[in-house]
Amino acid sequence: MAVGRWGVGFLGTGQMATALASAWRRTECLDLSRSWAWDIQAAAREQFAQRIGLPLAASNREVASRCELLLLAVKPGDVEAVLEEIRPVLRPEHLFVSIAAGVRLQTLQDGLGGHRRIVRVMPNTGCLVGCGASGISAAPEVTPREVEQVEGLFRAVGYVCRVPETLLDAVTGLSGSGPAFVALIVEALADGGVLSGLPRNLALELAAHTVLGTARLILEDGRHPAQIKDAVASPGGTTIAGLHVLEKAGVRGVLQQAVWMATCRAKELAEGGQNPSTAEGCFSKK
Ligand SMILES: NC(=O)C1=CN([C@@H]2O[C@H](COP(=O)(O)OP(=O)(O)OC[C@H]3O[C@@H](n4cnc5c(N)ncnc54)[C@H](O)[C@@H]3O)[C@@H](O)[C@H]2O)C=CC1
Ligand SMILES: O=C(O)[C@@H]1CCC=N1
Repeated sequence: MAVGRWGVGFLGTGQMATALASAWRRTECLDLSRSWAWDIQAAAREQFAQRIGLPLAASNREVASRCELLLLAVKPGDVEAVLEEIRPVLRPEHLFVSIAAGVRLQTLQDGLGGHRRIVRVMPNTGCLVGCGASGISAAPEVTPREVEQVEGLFRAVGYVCRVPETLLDAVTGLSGSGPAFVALIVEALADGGVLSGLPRNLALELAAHTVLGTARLILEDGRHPAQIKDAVASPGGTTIAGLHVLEKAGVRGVLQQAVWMATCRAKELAEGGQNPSTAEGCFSKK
């Protein structure tokens, strides 16, 4: 589907807004002449304006009065203040897109004085290079065509799936937080290469290309991860020796716990908990 060019109002211009705006600019989704931005931090908004090449408003309220599609990209704890600020200038035609982790449609609707044209999206940082993964969930008041348009905007920068809102915390725990988990794994694999005698830069390139190639085998060649594992591990060979160490250390369980813990944290944010509970407390909720 053609995405068209959008005038987007950026409420917050931190890392994620910058990743999305850069990618939309590159894919020509962003109408620079109709897009505006604001961030409470001068350095963040000036850097954004310079990098993306769009004008700065004087407040969130000005962004909202100038743009029809609003992208809320502040941390969950700052959402309430932004909603309060823009509420007086909100018009029925505004389409509000929030990427804030754990902030429910209901909370957004309440904060916007009953405005219901809201879409929640949980993207990830891969959007910056056109290889993001986003989960999307819209309020029933958003028309199917508008949901498709928002979906198109995120599809322009990667993979998109529609999910019921109840699953967005799990999307947050898996693909929203996932780039950090995968980055940690890549870094550790590269360390393993260095431990085994490879120069640092080469080890990092080999590790990153290995993750990329494995992802492409799964996504493009349709292979199940178990097939890839079994095909690589020859009897009595090198791979099974390494796999044995990973299985003994419980790496599968640890990764499952990491996703579960991140999902729990998204649920806590939804309940207004700004301080993380203990890991034990989180697991006992399951
Ligand atoms: N970083 C990531 O990989 C992802 C982040 N998210 C969500 O995106 C949102 C933004 O995250 P990041 O970009 O990482 O955070 P960030 O800290 O880089 O950016 C947030 C920006 O909001 C600004 N801000 C705070 N209060 C404001 C206000 N009242 N008005 C205008 N701007 C204000 C801050 O100055 C900051 O520049 C969060 O809600 C997060 O849950 C979602 C998916 C992935
Ligand atoms: O760590 C966070 O809170 C955000 C949400 C998803 C990725 N980063």
